[in-house]
Amino acid sequence: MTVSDRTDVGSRDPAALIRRAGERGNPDFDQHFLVDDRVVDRIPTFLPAESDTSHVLEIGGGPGILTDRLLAVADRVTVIERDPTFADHLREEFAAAREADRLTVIEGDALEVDLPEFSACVSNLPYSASSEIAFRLLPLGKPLVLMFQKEFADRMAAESGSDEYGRLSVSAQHYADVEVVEYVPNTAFDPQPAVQSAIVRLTPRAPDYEVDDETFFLDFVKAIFTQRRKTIRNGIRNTAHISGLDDPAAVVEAADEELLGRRAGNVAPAEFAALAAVAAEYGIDGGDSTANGD
Ligand SMILES: C[S@@+](CC[C@H](N)C(=O)[O-])C[C@H]1O[C@@H](n2cnc3c(N)ncnc32)[C@H](O)[C@@H]1O
Repeated sequence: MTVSDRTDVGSRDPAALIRRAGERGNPDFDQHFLVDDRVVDRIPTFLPAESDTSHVLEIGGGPGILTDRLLAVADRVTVIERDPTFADHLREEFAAAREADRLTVIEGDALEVDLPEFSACVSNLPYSASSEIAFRLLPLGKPLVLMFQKEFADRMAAESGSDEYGRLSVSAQHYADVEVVEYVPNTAFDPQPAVQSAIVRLTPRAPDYEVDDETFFLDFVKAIFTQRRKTIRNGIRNTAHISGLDDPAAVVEAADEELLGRRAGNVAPAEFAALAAVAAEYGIDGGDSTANGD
């Protein structure tokens, strides 16, 4: 790919794109379009250094302002867009890129369509589906730059001990290093959302702890955070029906005493992994535990 193949992308005007799309954003369908050029120009630069941009996925293309900037930095872009009017518009607006096999538009729901093999994902997500979309992408282990509601972004990136730290922080940080790289005011969008937004960089990494059963680990964390004001000891006892533990008393017996005395908000992801390993070993009938008579 040479630079000259990309000269028709990278500088489109957001307002002109919205006009050409022929449909205004509908907040009921999560359609808040970026209209601040400076913000749009920065978004692709937040990909981690050395990211592979051979095939960038965008979820929710809308009028295509971010698509335009992504086509300027990526070899190929695939956009998933649920609204047929915007899907048609994207195909027309970027016809040259489609003809050059640099753009694919998939019309459909990002929670349902098969995802292509992609090397990185950059998106201004539809807010009502942003959590589900993020947790569909995170296990795939690719670099992600995603726009979320500010509060959601802060909770994702929160460190143990902070007020925002919770199940969302542990689950996201299990898959990636999570950084809020920029807060975006609602004036950057048309129509303006009621809330502020934030751009989050998620850099995949293998966790520095072992998790044998990821589903159980995530369920265990979810269960314990339903009792975040209780000690871990009481949380394990009170949430066995949620985490699926048959013998919570055996878990409390076997787990680290100091961790049992803490509250969920002060337990780091690696410490949750250690607790979940004990819970799986001692608390589940038919698990690995010799204590349970295996
Ligand atoms: C916040 S707008 C972002 C539009 C554009 N990328 C921008 O930044 O201006 C979200 C877009 O996602 C689309 N969308 C909403 N729910 C979707 C879903 N479940 N799957 C795919 N696209 C969706 C909307 O139609 C809308 O175009």
